[in-house]
Amino acid sequence: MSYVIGVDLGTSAVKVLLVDKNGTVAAEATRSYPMFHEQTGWSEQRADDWVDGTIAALRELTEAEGMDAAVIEGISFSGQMHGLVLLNGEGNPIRNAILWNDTRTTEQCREIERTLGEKLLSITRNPALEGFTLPKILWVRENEPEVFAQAELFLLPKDYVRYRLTGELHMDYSDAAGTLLLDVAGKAWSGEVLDAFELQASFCPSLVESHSLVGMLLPQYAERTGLSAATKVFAGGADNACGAIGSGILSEGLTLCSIGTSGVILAYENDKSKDYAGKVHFFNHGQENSFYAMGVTLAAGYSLSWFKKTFAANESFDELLAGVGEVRPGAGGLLFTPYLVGERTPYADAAIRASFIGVDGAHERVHFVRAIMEGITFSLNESVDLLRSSGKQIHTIVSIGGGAQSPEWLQMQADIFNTTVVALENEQGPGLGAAMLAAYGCGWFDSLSECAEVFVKHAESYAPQADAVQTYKGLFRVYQQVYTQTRELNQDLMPYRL
Ligand SMILES: Nc1ncnc2c1ncn2[C@@H]1O[C@H](COP(=O)(O)OP(=O)(O)O)[C@@H](O)[C@H]1O
Ligand SMILES: O=C(CO)[C@@H](O)[C@H](O)COP(=O)(O)O
Repeated sequence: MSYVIGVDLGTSAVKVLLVDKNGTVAAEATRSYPMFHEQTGWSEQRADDWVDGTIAALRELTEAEGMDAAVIEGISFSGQMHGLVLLNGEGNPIRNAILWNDTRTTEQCREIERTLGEKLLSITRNPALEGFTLPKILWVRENEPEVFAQAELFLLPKDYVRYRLTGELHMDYSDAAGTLLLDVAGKAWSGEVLDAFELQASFCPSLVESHSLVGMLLPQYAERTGLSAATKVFAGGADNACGAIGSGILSEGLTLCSIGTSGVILAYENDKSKDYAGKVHFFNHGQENSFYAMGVTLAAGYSLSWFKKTFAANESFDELLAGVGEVRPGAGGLLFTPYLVGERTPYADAAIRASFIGVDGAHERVHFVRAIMEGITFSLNESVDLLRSSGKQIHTIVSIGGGAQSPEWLQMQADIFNTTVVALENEQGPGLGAAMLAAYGCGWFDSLSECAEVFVKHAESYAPQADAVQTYKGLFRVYQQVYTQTRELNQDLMPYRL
Protein backbone atom coordinates (compact mmCIF):
# COMPACT_ATOMS: atom_id res chain seq x y z
CA MET A 1 0.00 0.00 0.00
CA SER A 2 1.20 3.55 -0.76
CA TYR A 3 0.78 6.46 1.65
CA VAL A 4 0.91 10.25 1.78
CA ILE A 5 1.47 12.49 4.77
CA GLY A 6 -0.51 15.60 5.67
CA VAL A 7 1.21 18.00 8.07
CA ASP A 8 -1.10 20.43 9.88
CA LEU A 9 0.94 23.23 11.42
CA GLY A 10 -1.68 24.48 13.90
CA THR A 11 -1.36 27.20 16.51
CA SER A 12 -1.36 24.88 19.50
CA ALA A 13 0.49 21.96 17.87
CA VAL A 14 1.69 20.31 14.68
CA LYS A 15 -0.26 17.17 13.77
CA VAL A 16 0.92 14.75 11.10
CA LEU A 17 -1.35 12.18 9.47
CA LEU A 18 -0.27 9.10 7.51
CA VAL A 19 -3.04 8.36 5.02
CA ASP A 20 -3.45 5.42 2.62
CA LYS A 21 -5.02 5.34 -0.86
CA ASN A 22 -8.47 4.68 0.65
CA GLY A 23 -8.23 7.86 2.71
CA THR A 24 -7.83 5.87 5.92
CA VAL A 25 -5.66 7.52 8.55
CA ALA A 26 -3.18 4.76 9.36
CA ALA A 27 -1.21 6.68 11.98
CA GLU A 28 -0.92 10.13 13.48
CA ALA A 29 1.51 11.98 15.73
CA THR A 30 1.52 15.40 17.30
CA ARG A 31 3.91 17.80 19.03
CA SER A 32 2.93 21.03 20.74
CA TYR A 33 4.92 24.24 21.07
CA PRO A 34 4.60 27.38 23.17
CA MET A 35 3.09 30.75 22.28
CA PHE A 36 4.67 33.85 23.78
CA HIS A 37 2.57 36.85 24.90
CA GLU A 38 5.19 39.40 25.95
CA GLN A 39 2.63 42.23 26.11
CA THR A 40 -1.15 42.40 25.97
CA GLY A 41 -2.28 41.73 22.39
CA TRP A 42 1.08 40.21 21.37
CA SER A 43 1.37 36.63 20.20
CA GLU A 44 4.56 35.06 18.89
CA GLN A 45 6.13 31.64 18.25
CA ARG A 46 9.65 30.48 17.45
CA ALA A 47 9.71 29.39 13.81
CA ASP A 48 12.28 26.69 14.58
CA ASP A 49 9.97 25.21 17.24
CA TRP A 50 7.60 24.39 14.35
CA VAL A 51 10.44 22.71 12.45
CA ASP A 52 11.62 20.71 15.48
CA GLY A 53 8.03 19.66 16.29
CA THR A 54 7.36 18.61 12.69
CA ILE A 55 10.57 16.56 12.49
CA ALA A 56 9.84 14.84 15.82
CA ALA A 57 6.24 14.02 14.81
CA LEU A 58 7.36 12.68 11.39
CA ARG A 59 10.05 10.61 13.09
CA GLU A 60 7.40 9.06 15.35
CA LEU A 61 5.45 7.98 12.25
CA THR A 62 8.41 6.54 10.41
CA GLU A 63 9.76 4.72 13.48
CA ALA A 64 6.52 2.78 13.99
CA GLU A 65 7.00 -0.97 13.83
CA GLY A 66 6.75 -2.38 10.31
CA MET A 67 6.89 1.05 8.68
CA ASP A 68 8.80 1.21 5.39
CA ALA A 69 9.45 4.86 4.49
CA ALA A 70 9.75 3.96 0.79
CA VAL A 71 5.96 3.53 0.57
CA ILE A 72 5.34 7.18 1.55
CA GLU A 73 5.05 8.84 -1.86
CA GLY A 74 4.28 12.44 -0.97
CA ILE A 75 3.90 14.99 1.78
CA SER A 76 2.09 18.32 1.92
CA PHE A 77 1.26 21.02 4.45
CA SER A 78 -1.57 22.97 6.01
CA GLY A 79 -0.55 26.00 8.06
CA GLN A 80 -1.88 28.56 10.50
CA MET A 81 -2.37 31.64 8.34
CA HIS A 82 -0.91 35.18 8.24
CA GLY A 83 2.06 34.67 10.65
CA LEU A 84 5.11 36.72 9.67
CA VAL A 85 8.45 34.93 9.36
CA LEU A 86 11.26 37.31 8.28
CA LEU A 87 14.38 35.75 6.79
CA ASN A 88 17.84 37.27 6.38
CA GLY A 89 20.11 36.69 3.40
CA GLU A 90 21.29 33.37 4.86
CA GLY A 91 17.69 32.16 5.03
CA ASN A 92 17.49 32.32 8.83
CA PRO A 93 14.64 33.91 10.86
CA ILE A 94 15.68 37.26 12.32
CA ARG A 95 13.05 37.42 15.06
CA ASN A 96 10.17 35.36 16.45
CA ALA A 97 7.22 34.90 14.11
CA ILE A 98 4.32 37.31 14.78
CA LEU A 99 1.09 35.29 14.66
CA TRP A 100 -2.41 35.72 13.22
CA ASN A 101 -3.88 36.38 16.68
CA ASP A 102 -1.43 39.20 17.49
CA THR A 103 -3.24 42.54 17.48
CA ARG A 104 -0.45 45.06 18.04
CA THR A 105 -0.82 46.55 14.55
CA THR A 106 -3.93 48.79 14.76
CA GLU A 107 -1.87 51.88 13.82
CA GLN A 108 -0.40 50.11 10.77
CA CYS A 109 -3.91 49.07 9.65
CA ARG A 110 -5.02 52.71 9.66
CA GLU A 111 -1.84 53.61 7.71
CA ILE A 112 -2.68 50.96 5.08
CA GLU A 113 -6.24 52.32 4.77
CA ARG A 114 -4.95 55.91 4.39
CA THR A 115 -2.36 54.89 1.79
CA LEU A 116 -4.44 52.57 -0.38
CA GLY A 117 -7.96 53.92 0.10
CA GLU A 118 -10.47 52.01 -2.03
CA LYS A 119 -7.72 50.11 -3.84
CA LEU A 120 -7.20 48.00 -0.72
CA LEU A 121 -10.53 46.23 -1.10
CA SER A 122 -10.52 46.13 -4.89
CA ILE A 123 -7.05 44.52 -5.11
CA THR A 124 -6.68 42.45 -1.96
CA ARG A 125 -10.46 41.88 -1.51
CA ASN A 126 -10.02 42.28 2.25
CA PRO A 127 -9.91 45.11 4.79
CA ALA A 128 -6.78 45.90 6.82
CA LEU A 129 -7.04 43.71 9.92
CA GLU A 130 -4.44 43.42 12.68
CA GLY A 131 -3.98 39.70 12.11
CA PHE A 132 -2.96 39.97 8.45
CA THR A 133 0.69 39.97 7.38
CA LEU A 134 1.30 43.37 5.76
CA PRO A 135 0.50 45.31 8.98
CA LYS A 136 3.02 43.07 10.79
CA ILE A 137 5.69 43.83 8.19
CA LEU A 138 5.10 47.57 8.64
CA TRP A 139 5.15 47.21 12.45
CA VAL A 140 8.59 45.57 12.39
CA ARG A 141 9.91 48.18 9.96
CA GLU A 142 8.64 51.03 12.16
CA ASN A 143 9.42 49.58 15.59
CA GLU A 144 12.50 47.43 15.02
CA PRO A 145 14.33 49.14 12.14
CA GLU A 146 17.63 47.42 12.90
CA VAL A 147 15.90 44.03 12.69
CA PHE A 148 14.01 44.94 9.54
CA ALA A 149 17.24 46.11 7.87
CA GLN A 150 18.35 42.45 7.83
CA ALA A 151 15.10 41.16 6.27
CA GLU A 152 15.43 39.92 2.68
CA LEU A 153 12.25 37.87 2.30
CA PHE A 154 9.10 36.96 4.20
CA LEU A 155 7.38 33.59 4.52
CA LEU A 156 4.27 32.25 6.23
CA PRO A 157 4.53 29.52 8.91
CA LYS A 158 4.12 26.34 6.86
CA ASP A 159 6.28 27.81 4.04
CA TYR A 160 9.12 28.17 6.53
CA VAL A 161 8.85 24.53 7.63
CA ARG A 162 8.69 23.34 4.01
CA TYR A 163 11.65 25.58 3.12
CA ARG A 164 13.75 24.04 5.90
CA LEU A 165 12.88 20.51 4.72
CA THR A 166 13.49 21.18 1.00
CA GLY A 167 15.66 24.29 0.72
CA GLU A 168 13.03 25.72 -1.69
CA LEU A 169 11.24 29.05 -1.15
CA HIS A 170 7.58 29.23 -2.22
CA MET A 171 4.13 30.36 -1.13
CA ASP A 172 0.80 29.07 -2.41
CA TYR A 173 -2.10 31.34 -3.40
CA SER A 174 -4.42 30.33 -0.54
CA ASP A 175 -1.91 31.43 2.09
CA ALA A 176 -0.64 34.43 0.11
CA ALA A 177 -4.25 35.68 0.03
CA GLY A 178 -4.03 36.40 3.78
CA THR A 179 -1.03 38.73 3.48
CA LEU A 180 -2.82 41.81 2.00
CA LEU A 181 -0.08 41.83 -0.67
CA LEU A 182 -1.85 39.58 -3.18
CA ASP A 183 -4.12 40.58 -6.01
CA VAL A 184 -6.57 37.84 -5.04
CA ALA A 185 -8.62 37.62 -8.25
CA GLY A 186 -5.52 38.18 -10.47
CA LYS A 187 -3.41 35.60 -8.56
CA ALA A 188 -0.20 37.67 -8.48
CA TRP A 189 1.70 39.79 -5.96
CA SER A 190 0.28 43.28 -6.30
CA GLY A 191 2.92 45.67 -7.68
CA GLU A 192 0.66 48.54 -6.63
CA VAL A 193 0.54 47.46 -2.98
CA LEU A 194 4.26 46.65 -2.88
CA ASP A 195 5.13 50.04 -4.40
CA ALA A 196 2.81 51.90 -2.04
CA PHE A 197 4.79 50.54 0.92
CA GLU A 198 8.21 50.61 -0.80
CA LEU A 199 8.65 46.85 -0.63
CA GLN A 200 10.75 45.10 -3.28
CA ALA A 201 9.24 42.31 -5.40
CA SER A 202 12.14 40.14 -4.19
CA PHE A 203 10.74 40.42 -0.65
CA CYS A 204 7.97 37.98 -1.70
CA PRO A 205 8.53 34.29 -2.50
CA SER A 206 7.38 32.83 -5.82
CA LEU A 207 3.74 31.79 -5.99
CA VAL A 208 2.52 28.26 -6.70
CA GLU A 209 -0.71 26.23 -6.65
CA SER A 210 -1.35 24.25 -3.45
CA HIS A 211 -0.95 20.91 -5.25
CA SER A 212 2.31 21.95 -7.00
CA LEU A 213 5.38 19.80 -6.60
CA VAL A 214 8.00 22.08 -5.05
CA GLY A 215 10.90 19.70 -4.47
CA MET A 216 12.25 16.76 -2.52
CA LEU A 217 13.54 16.43 1.03
CA LEU A 218 17.10 17.59 1.63
CA PRO A 219 19.28 14.56 2.57
CA GLN A 220 19.84 15.72 6.17
CA TYR A 221 16.09 16.15 6.71
CA ALA A 222 15.30 12.80 5.09
CA GLU A 223 17.67 11.33 7.64
CA ARG A 224 16.24 13.26 10.61
CA THR A 225 12.59 12.54 9.75
CA GLY A 226 13.21 8.95 8.65
CA LEU A 227 11.49 9.68 5.32
CA SER A 228 12.93 8.69 1.95
CA ALA A 229 14.77 11.45 0.04
CA ALA A 230 12.53 10.50 -2.90
CA THR A 231 9.37 11.64 -1.08
CA LYS A 232 7.70 14.31 -3.21
CA VAL A 233 6.95 17.58 -1.43
CA PHE A 234 3.83 19.54 -2.46
CA ALA A 235 3.21 23.17 -1.53
CA GLY A 236 0.08 22.84 0.62
CA GLY A 237 -2.24 25.61 1.73
CA ALA A 238 -3.70 27.84 4.40
CA ASP A 239 -5.23 25.81 7.22
CA ASN A 240 -8.72 27.00 6.43
CA ALA A 241 -8.33 26.20 2.72
CA CYS A 242 -6.99 22.76 3.67
CA GLY A 243 -9.77 22.33 6.23
CA ALA A 244 -12.22 23.02 3.41
CA ILE A 245 -10.52 20.47 1.15
CA GLY A 246 -10.41 17.89 3.94
CA SER A 247 -14.14 18.40 4.55
CA GLY A 248 -15.08 18.20 0.88
CA ILE A 249 -16.03 21.91 0.65
CA LEU A 250 -15.13 21.96 -3.04
CA SER A 251 -18.26 23.26 -4.75
CA GLU A 252 -20.87 25.99 -4.47
CA GLY A 253 -23.39 25.61 -1.63
CA LEU A 254 -21.08 23.91 0.89
CA THR A 255 -20.19 25.44 4.27
CA LEU A 256 -17.66 24.61 6.98
CA CYS A 257 -17.40 25.36 10.71
CA SER A 258 -13.98 24.89 12.26
CA ILE A 259 -13.34 25.31 15.97
CA GLY A 260 -9.59 25.18 16.52
CA THR A 261 -7.69 27.87 18.42
CA SER A 262 -9.62 30.28 16.20
CA GLY A 263 -13.09 29.56 14.88
CA VAL A 264 -14.23 29.99 11.30
CA ILE A 265 -17.35 29.77 9.21
CA LEU A 266 -16.31 29.28 5.60
CA ALA A 267 -18.44 29.13 2.44
CA TYR A 268 -17.16 27.98 -0.96
CA GLU A 269 -17.23 30.65 -3.68
CA ASN A 270 -16.82 30.15 -7.41
CA ASP A 271 -17.25 33.76 -8.42
CA LYS A 272 -14.03 35.74 -8.06
CA SER A 273 -15.90 39.02 -8.44
CA LYS A 274 -18.39 38.33 -5.61
CA ASP A 275 -18.40 41.43 -3.40
CA TYR A 276 -18.83 40.95 0.35
CA ALA A 277 -17.67 44.57 0.90
CA GLY A 278 -14.94 43.34 3.27
CA LYS A 279 -17.48 42.15 5.88
CA VAL A 280 -16.04 38.64 5.67
CA HIS A 281 -12.59 37.55 4.42
CA PHE A 282 -12.36 36.61 0.74
CA PHE A 283 -9.46 34.29 -0.08
CA ASN A 284 -8.18 31.94 -2.78
CA HIS A 285 -9.09 28.30 -2.12
CA GLY A 286 -6.51 25.50 -2.21
CA GLN A 287 -8.41 24.12 -5.19
CA GLU A 288 -7.21 25.85 -8.35
CA ASN A 289 -9.17 28.96 -9.42
CA SER A 290 -11.75 28.79 -6.65
CA PHE A 291 -12.31 31.01 -3.63
CA TYR A 292 -14.04 31.11 -0.26
CA ALA A 293 -15.67 33.66 2.02
CA MET A 294 -14.98 33.33 5.72
CA GLY A 295 -15.78 34.92 9.07
CA VAL A 296 -13.31 34.46 11.94
CA THR A 297 -13.70 34.34 15.73
CA LEU A 298 -10.22 34.97 17.11
CA ALA A 299 -10.54 33.13 20.42
CA ALA A 300 -12.80 30.13 19.77
CA GLY A 301 -11.17 26.95 21.13
CA TYR A 302 -8.67 29.33 22.73
CA SER A 303 -11.43 30.61 25.06
CA LEU A 304 -12.11 27.09 26.31
CA SER A 305 -8.37 26.31 26.57
CA TRP A 306 -7.85 29.54 28.51
CA PHE A 307 -10.59 28.56 30.97
CA LYS A 308 -9.15 25.05 31.33
CA LYS A 309 -5.59 26.33 31.82
CA THR A 310 -6.71 28.94 34.36
CA PHE A 311 -9.29 27.01 36.38
CA ALA A 312 -8.84 23.29 35.65
CA ALA A 313 -5.22 22.85 34.60
CA ASN A 314 -5.00 19.19 35.58
CA GLU A 315 -8.19 18.05 33.89
CA SER A 316 -8.72 16.75 30.37
CA PHE A 317 -11.21 18.46 28.05
CA ASP A 318 -13.56 15.50 28.55
CA GLU A 319 -13.43 15.99 32.34
CA LEU A 320 -13.95 19.73 31.97
CA LEU A 321 -16.96 19.21 29.71
CA ALA A 322 -18.57 16.50 31.89
CA GLY A 323 -22.12 17.50 32.78
CA VAL A 324 -22.39 20.21 30.11
CA GLY A 325 -25.08 18.17 28.31
CA GLU A 326 -27.26 18.19 31.47
CA VAL A 327 -27.34 22.00 31.66
CA ARG A 328 -30.22 23.41 29.61
CA PRO A 329 -29.52 25.68 26.59
CA GLY A 330 -28.80 29.17 27.88
CA ALA A 331 -26.49 28.06 30.74
CA GLY A 332 -28.92 29.33 33.37
CA GLY A 333 -28.82 32.90 32.02
CA LEU A 334 -25.03 33.16 31.85
CA LEU A 335 -23.67 34.73 28.66
CA PHE A 336 -20.06 34.80 27.47
CA THR A 337 -18.52 36.86 24.67
CA PRO A 338 -15.24 35.28 23.48
CA TYR A 339 -13.21 38.45 22.96
CA LEU A 340 -10.15 37.36 24.98
CA VAL A 341 -7.70 38.72 22.39
CA GLY A 342 -9.97 41.19 20.57
CA GLU A 343 -12.23 40.19 17.67
CA ARG A 344 -12.37 40.01 13.86
CA THR A 345 -15.86 39.13 12.54
CA PRO A 346 -18.18 40.98 12.68
CA TYR A 347 -16.40 43.52 14.93
CA ALA A 348 -12.87 44.20 13.75
CA ASP A 349 -11.79 45.50 17.15
CA ALA A 350 -8.43 44.78 18.76
CA ALA A 351 -9.37 46.58 21.99
CA ILE A 352 -12.55 44.70 22.95
CA ARG A 353 -12.22 42.02 25.64
CA ALA A 354 -14.41 39.15 26.83
CA SER A 355 -17.31 39.32 29.30
CA PHE A 356 -19.40 37.01 31.41
CA ILE A 357 -22.83 38.63 31.78
CA GLY A 358 -25.45 37.48 34.28
CA VAL A 359 -23.30 35.61 36.82
CA ASP A 360 -25.64 34.26 39.51
CA GLY A 361 -24.95 32.83 42.97
CA ALA A 362 -26.51 29.57 41.77
CA HIS A 363 -24.09 29.10 38.88
CA GLU A 364 -21.55 26.31 39.11
CA ARG A 365 -18.41 25.74 37.07
CA VAL A 366 -20.34 23.66 34.53
CA HIS A 367 -22.53 26.71 33.71
CA PHE A 368 -19.39 28.70 32.91
CA VAL A 369 -18.13 25.92 30.63
CA ARG A 370 -21.47 25.70 28.81
CA ALA A 371 -21.66 29.53 28.54
CA ILE A 372 -18.17 29.60 26.97
CA MET A 373 -19.15 26.97 24.39
CA GLU A 374 -22.39 28.83 23.63
CA GLY A 375 -20.65 32.22 23.43
CA ILE A 376 -18.09 30.89 20.94
CA THR A 377 -20.92 29.41 18.86
CA PHE A 378 -22.94 32.67 19.03
CA SER A 379 -19.88 34.49 17.76
CA LEU A 380 -19.62 32.05 14.83
CA ASN A 381 -23.34 32.49 14.24
CA GLU A 382 -22.67 36.17 13.51
CA SER A 383 -20.63 34.95 10.51
CA VAL A 384 -23.37 32.49 9.51
CA ASP A 385 -25.81 35.45 9.60
CA LEU A 386 -23.51 37.63 7.48
CA LEU A 387 -23.16 34.91 4.83
CA ARG A 388 -26.90 34.25 4.82
CA SER A 389 -27.69 37.93 4.44
CA SER A 390 -25.33 38.15 1.46
CA GLY A 391 -27.39 35.45 -0.26
CA LYS A 392 -25.69 32.18 0.72
CA GLN A 393 -28.08 29.31 1.44
CA ILE A 394 -26.83 27.41 4.48
CA HIS A 395 -28.70 24.16 5.16
CA THR A 396 -25.84 21.91 6.23
CA ILE A 397 -22.53 22.69 7.88
CA VAL A 398 -19.60 20.28 8.11
CA SER A 399 -17.91 20.72 11.49
CA ILE A 400 -14.22 20.08 12.17
CA GLY A 401 -11.44 21.05 14.58
CA GLY A 402 -10.86 20.21 18.25
CA GLY A 403 -14.35 21.51 19.09
CA ALA A 404 -15.94 18.83 16.89
CA GLN A 405 -14.72 16.18 19.36
CA SER A 406 -17.64 17.04 21.65
CA PRO A 407 -21.11 15.71 20.67
CA GLU A 408 -22.70 18.33 22.96
CA TRP A 409 -20.92 21.11 21.08
CA LEU A 410 -21.96 19.65 17.71
CA GLN A 411 -25.62 19.62 18.85
CA MET A 412 -25.22 23.20 20.12
CA GLN A 413 -23.92 24.23 16.68
CA ALA A 414 -26.97 22.65 15.00
CA ASP A 415 -29.31 24.47 17.42
CA ILE A 416 -27.60 27.88 17.24
CA PHE A 417 -26.92 27.84 13.46
CA ASN A 418 -30.35 26.26 12.88
CA THR A 419 -28.88 23.84 10.32
CA THR A 420 -27.92 20.20 10.15
CA VAL A 421 -24.35 19.81 11.37
CA VAL A 422 -22.28 16.91 10.06
CA ALA A 423 -19.19 15.57 11.80
CA LEU A 424 -16.41 13.71 10.00
CA GLU A 425 -14.86 10.37 10.95
CA ASN A 426 -11.64 12.30 11.51
CA GLU A 427 -12.10 15.87 12.77
CA GLN A 428 -8.60 16.83 11.58
CA GLY A 429 -9.79 18.43 8.34
CA PRO A 430 -6.67 20.56 7.64
CA GLY A 431 -4.29 17.60 8.01
CA LEU A 432 -6.51 15.46 5.81
CA GLY A 433 -6.77 18.32 3.28
CA ALA A 434 -2.96 18.52 3.18
CA ALA A 435 -2.76 14.75 2.63
CA MET A 436 -5.33 15.12 -0.19
CA LEU A 437 -3.16 17.76 -1.87
CA ALA A 438 -0.27 15.27 -1.78
CA ALA A 439 -2.51 12.44 -3.06
CA TYR A 440 -3.77 14.60 -5.93
CA GLY A 441 -0.25 15.90 -6.61
CA CYS A 442 1.05 12.32 -6.75
CA GLY A 443 -1.54 11.58 -9.45
CA TRP A 444 -3.66 9.19 -7.36
CA PHE A 445 -6.77 11.12 -8.47
CA ASP A 446 -7.66 13.38 -11.41
CA SER A 447 -9.08 16.13 -9.19
CA LEU A 448 -9.45 17.08 -5.54
CA SER A 449 -13.19 16.39 -5.83
CA GLU A 450 -12.50 12.81 -6.93
CA CYS A 451 -10.10 12.46 -4.02
CA ALA A 452 -12.75 13.87 -1.62
CA GLU A 453 -15.23 11.19 -2.73
CA VAL A 454 -12.83 8.59 -1.33
CA PHE A 455 -11.12 10.46 1.52
CA VAL A 456 -13.90 12.53 3.16
CA LYS A 457 -16.00 10.28 5.39
CA HIS A 458 -19.08 11.70 7.08
CA ALA A 459 -19.87 10.49 10.60
CA GLU A 460 -22.82 11.54 12.84
CA SER A 461 -25.20 14.23 11.76
CA TYR A 462 -26.98 16.55 14.23
CA ALA A 463 -30.40 18.03 13.43
CA PRO A 464 -31.57 21.29 15.04
CA GLN A 465 -33.99 20.74 17.95
CA ALA A 466 -36.98 23.10 17.79
CA ASP A 467 -37.06 24.10 21.50
CA ALA A 468 -33.34 24.79 21.67
CA VAL A 469 -33.47 26.74 18.38
CA GLN A 470 -36.14 29.05 19.90
CA THR A 471 -34.21 29.54 23.16
CA TYR A 472 -31.02 30.37 21.28
CA LYS A 473 -32.78 32.79 18.92
CA GLY A 474 -33.83 34.87 21.94
CA LEU A 475 -30.43 34.62 23.62
CA PHE A 476 -28.59 35.52 20.43
CA ARG A 477 -30.41 38.88 20.39
CA VAL A 478 -29.14 39.55 23.92
CA TYR A 479 -25.65 38.30 22.98
CA GLN A 480 -25.49 40.74 20.06
CA GLN A 481 -25.96 43.70 22.40
CA VAL A 482 -23.01 42.82 24.61
CA TYR A 483 -20.40 44.10 22.14
CA THR A 484 -21.87 47.62 21.88
CA GLN A 485 -22.63 47.75 25.61
CA THR A 486 -19.06 46.81 26.60
CA ARG A 487 -17.01 48.54 23.89
CA GLU A 488 -16.50 51.81 25.74
CA LEU A 489 -15.96 50.10 29.09
CA ASN A 490 -13.15 48.11 27.49
CA GLN A 491 -11.59 51.27 26.03
CA ASP A 492 -11.56 52.74 29.56
CA LEU A 493 -9.96 49.59 30.92
CA MET A 494 -7.10 49.62 28.41
CA PRO A 495 -4.61 51.55 30.59
CA TYR A 496 -5.01 48.94 33.32
CA ARG A 497 -4.27 45.89 31.17
CA LEU A 498 -1.35 43.53 31.81
N1 LIG B 1 -12.41 16.91 23.73
C1 LIG B 1 -12.65 18.17 23.37
N2 LIG B 1 -13.89 18.69 23.42
C2 LIG B 1 -14.15 19.96 23.05
N3 LIG B 1 -13.20 20.81 22.61
C3 LIG B 1 -11.97 20.37 22.55
C4 LIG B 1 -11.61 19.04 22.90
N4 LIG B 1 -10.28 18.90 22.69
C5 LIG B 1 -9.83 20.10 22.24
N5 LIG B 1 -10.84 20.98 22.15
C6 LIG B 1 -10.78 22.38 21.69
O1 LIG B 1 -10.09 22.36 20.45
C7 LIG B 1 -9.07 23.37 20.42
C8 LIG B 1 -7.88 22.88 19.61
O2 LIG B 1 -8.33 22.52 18.33
P1 LIG B 1 -7.31 22.22 17.14
O3 LIG B 1 -8.17 22.01 15.94
O4 LIG B 1 -6.43 21.12 17.57
O5 LIG B 1 -6.54 23.62 17.12
P2 LIG B 1 -5.31 24.23 16.29
O6 LIG B 1 -5.38 23.63 14.91
O7 LIG B 1 -5.57 25.69 16.33
O8 LIG B 1 -4.03 23.88 16.99
C9 LIG B 1 -8.73 23.64 21.87
O9 LIG B 1 -8.40 25.00 22.04
C10 LIG B 1 -10.00 23.25 22.63
O10 LIG B 1 -10.76 24.37 22.95
O1 LIG C 1 -6.30 33.81 11.21
C1 LIG C 1 -6.91 32.82 10.86
C2 LIG C 1 -7.71 32.83 9.61
O2 LIG C 1 -7.79 34.08 8.99
C3 LIG C 1 -6.84 31.58 11.69
O3 LIG C 1 -7.84 30.68 11.34
C4 LIG C 1 -5.48 30.95 11.60
O4 LIG C 1 -5.33 30.40 10.31
C5 LIG C 1 -5.21 29.93 12.70
O5 LIG C 1 -5.98 28.82 12.68
P1 LIG C 1 -6.11 27.66 13.82
O6 LIG C 1 -4.76 27.39 14.39
O7 LIG C 1 -7.11 28.13 14.81
O8 LIG C 1 -6.65 26.50 13.02
